[in-house]
Amino acid sequence: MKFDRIRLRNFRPYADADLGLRDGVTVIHGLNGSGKSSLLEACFFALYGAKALEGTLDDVVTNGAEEAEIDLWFTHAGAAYHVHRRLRASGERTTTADCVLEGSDATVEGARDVRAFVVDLLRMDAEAFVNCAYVRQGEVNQLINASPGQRQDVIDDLLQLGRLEEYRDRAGDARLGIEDVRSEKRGELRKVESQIEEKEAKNLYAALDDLESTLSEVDSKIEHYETQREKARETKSEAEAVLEEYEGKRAELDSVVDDIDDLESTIREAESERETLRERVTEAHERMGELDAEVDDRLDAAGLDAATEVAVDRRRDELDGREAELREERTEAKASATGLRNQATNLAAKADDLADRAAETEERAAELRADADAAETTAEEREARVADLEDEATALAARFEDAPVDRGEAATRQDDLRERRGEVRERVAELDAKLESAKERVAEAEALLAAGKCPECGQPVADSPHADRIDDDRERVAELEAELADAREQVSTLDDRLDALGPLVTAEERLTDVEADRDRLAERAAEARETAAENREAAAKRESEATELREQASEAREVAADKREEAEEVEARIDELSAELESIDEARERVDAVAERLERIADLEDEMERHRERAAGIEETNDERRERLAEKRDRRDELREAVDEEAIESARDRQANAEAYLENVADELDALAGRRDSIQTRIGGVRSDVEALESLRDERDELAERVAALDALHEEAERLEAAYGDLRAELRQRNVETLERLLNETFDLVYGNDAYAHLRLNGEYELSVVQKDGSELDPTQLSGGERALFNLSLRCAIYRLLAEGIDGAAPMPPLILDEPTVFLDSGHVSRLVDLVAEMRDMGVAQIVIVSHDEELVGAADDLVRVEKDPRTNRSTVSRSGSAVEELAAGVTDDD
Ligand SMILES: Nc1ncnc2c1ncn2[C@@H]1O[C@H](COP(=O)(O)OP(=O)(O)OP(=O)(O)O)[C@@H](O)[C@H]1O
Repeated sequence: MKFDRIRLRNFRPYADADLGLRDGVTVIHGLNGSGKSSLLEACFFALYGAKALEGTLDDVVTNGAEEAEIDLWFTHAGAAYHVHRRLRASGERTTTADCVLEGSDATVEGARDVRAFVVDLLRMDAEAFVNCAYVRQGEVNQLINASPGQRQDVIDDLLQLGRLEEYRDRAGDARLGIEDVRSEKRGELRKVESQIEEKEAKNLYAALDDLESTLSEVDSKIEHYETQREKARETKSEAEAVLEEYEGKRAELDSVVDDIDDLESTIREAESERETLRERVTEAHERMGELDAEVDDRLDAAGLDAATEVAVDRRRDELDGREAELREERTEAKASATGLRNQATNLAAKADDLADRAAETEERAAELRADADAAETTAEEREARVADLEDEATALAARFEDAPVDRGEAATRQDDLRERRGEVRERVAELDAKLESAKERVAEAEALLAAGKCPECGQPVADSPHADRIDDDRERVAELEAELADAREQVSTLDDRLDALGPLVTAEERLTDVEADRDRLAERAAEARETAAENREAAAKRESEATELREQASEAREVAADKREEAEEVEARIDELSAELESIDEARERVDAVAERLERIADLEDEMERHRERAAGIEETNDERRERLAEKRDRRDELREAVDEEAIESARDRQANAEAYLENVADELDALAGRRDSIQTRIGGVRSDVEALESLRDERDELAERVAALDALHEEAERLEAAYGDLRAELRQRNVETLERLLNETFDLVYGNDAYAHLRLNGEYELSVVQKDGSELDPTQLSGGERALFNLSLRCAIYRLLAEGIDGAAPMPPLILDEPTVFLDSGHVSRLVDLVAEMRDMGVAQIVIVSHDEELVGAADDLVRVEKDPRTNRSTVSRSGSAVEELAAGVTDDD
């Protein structure tokens, strides 16, 4: 197996890395912390997943990244494989998001399946891989410090010796299983054997013989009784046949005797019936005679002229005709009576109505006359009032005869005078005012004059041109006073004339009113007179109407009385008709009585005829019966002679004997059958016991065989178990020997010196170093460098043992060494270089070494450089071409 290519994304310090790995020795170098170990870890992780990690999945994803991807291409046994893993750091935990392994003919998915596939393919789990192929940094002491037991486990495991132990365990398990089954079967066998013993002790075959001979005895007895029973049955049936024959004859005889009795009594009964019939005929004849006489007596009363049906029918038709006539007449009369009664009633009602109307009309006439009287009274009153008004008018008119004015002028005159007085009164007032002012002027002038001043302008009088005006004024006052007195005189004259005119105006007005009243009342008096006359005329007219109505009423009453009388006459006729109808009913009854008797006579004749016929029939039948009777009597005599009482008796005896025998033999046979059944049951029981015994014997044989087989199998399992144990011990011994040899060879190669004689690995996997003087050292007592070399030797020895020990498809993984030179001085480093060369010669295809050592770098076929960018803290991987170039560039680490 070898790695072909590793590609990383966000794995530990790597952001992106892709490295092809070649055959031969590859040295990976770089500064501390640049990511060398991480690269190897990646290869390892790609194969085995989380199992291959020291820490957890969280650690491998680059800090801060969400996803990491690892791809590894490798070849094994000539086939190419590619593993792809993708991790996802989401939330708190990192998980495997994808895990796929693709081979040439298989694709495996899922971390668990991929790991299982790889373990199966490489025949190594992660631990074995570590122990064999991957010498991890700082793990150099692991195998040295391990206890011999642990060491043994590791080595056994690598060499697959563990399988043998497993097989031995399985063989042991099988042995234990066999032991369980065997002890169970042994128990069963013992049980079956004791059952067989029990059954054998019962002596089953002898018992069966006894029972079978008893059974055959019982069978022959049964046979004997059955033969006897058959004979008895025959005897019985023969006797029964004889008895049956006699029984038959006797039964016939009995029935013939019965028949004879029956016939005799039937004949007697028939004869007595015939006698009865004859008597009946006689009786009927007598009855007919009586009825004929009765009919003769009734003929005249019923109005019949002959005692025949025809006469009866004719009389009935006659009566029916008469009845119809009477009924028709009576119906008509009833209708007429009803009509008359109705007319009388209607007329009486009409008379009442007329009388009422006459009374009403009279009443109306009286009212009209009273109205006329009242109207006349009113007229008289009004005429009296007219006369009074006439008198007043005459008196008023008389007052104008000596008056200053004529009637009709008084009012006009009064208005003229009032107008004139008004004018004069105004003149008086005017004059009064003028006079007053004239008097004042005079008085002022006189006062001024008295003060020596001009009354006109106030200037001293001496100089006044106006002194003569005062005289004029005094004149004016006198004139005005005269005019005023005159006017006052006129006013008082006018007052007097007006006073005289007043009553005349009043009388004039009153006269006009009175005359109007008088004319109106006179008119209305005339009207009242007219009304009275009209009322009187109307009253007279009503009275004559009333008289007429009364006459009509009394006429109607008379006619009504006539109609009633007529109705009574008709009703009397109806009574007569009803009486006559009743007499027709009676006549009919009489006819019916005759008809009924005639019918009865006819019935009696029929009856007599029937009786006669029946009697004749009976006579004929009886003659036939008598013939049959004679025949039966002959047969009876014959049968009486044929019955033999003695033979019957003997047959009865035989029958009884046979029956008794049959009864007894049935009981005996029942008992025997019971016995046989019980014997057969017992035989069945014994036989099934015998069968059980046989099958137990078979079972015992089988079980014995099975136990023997289990014994053999057990022995084999024990042998196998031991063989596996021996084989392992043997193999281990051989391995230990070989391993010791290989270890010494390798150790000599890397650390040959004079101090140590050789290394020892004993059967218990105890390791020690034998010194030249023969004393032994524990490897832990070696120096650090020695221990590293010892460990390397041991690893390489194991690796070689594996390569030699397993043919063909040996896993031969790449030998991976992480910092193997840590504890070594330069001399030993060159020894290591030799070891590596040796391993390569041995056929290890791929050796990967992480180292800073120049010497190792120089020995490399391929040089890989790992660098970390201090700014980004991201690692990169690069191939440095040949080791020689690398050396030339002088790029080496110095730890
Ligand atoms: N998950 C991670 N994310 C980022 N960087 C990581 C992570 N895990 C480890 N590292 C870094 O990777 C480096 C460890 O790498 P590694 O052990 O492979 O170095 P080395 O080259 O083998 O060192 P030395 O020569 O000392 O053995 C450290 O610098 C560490 O900080």
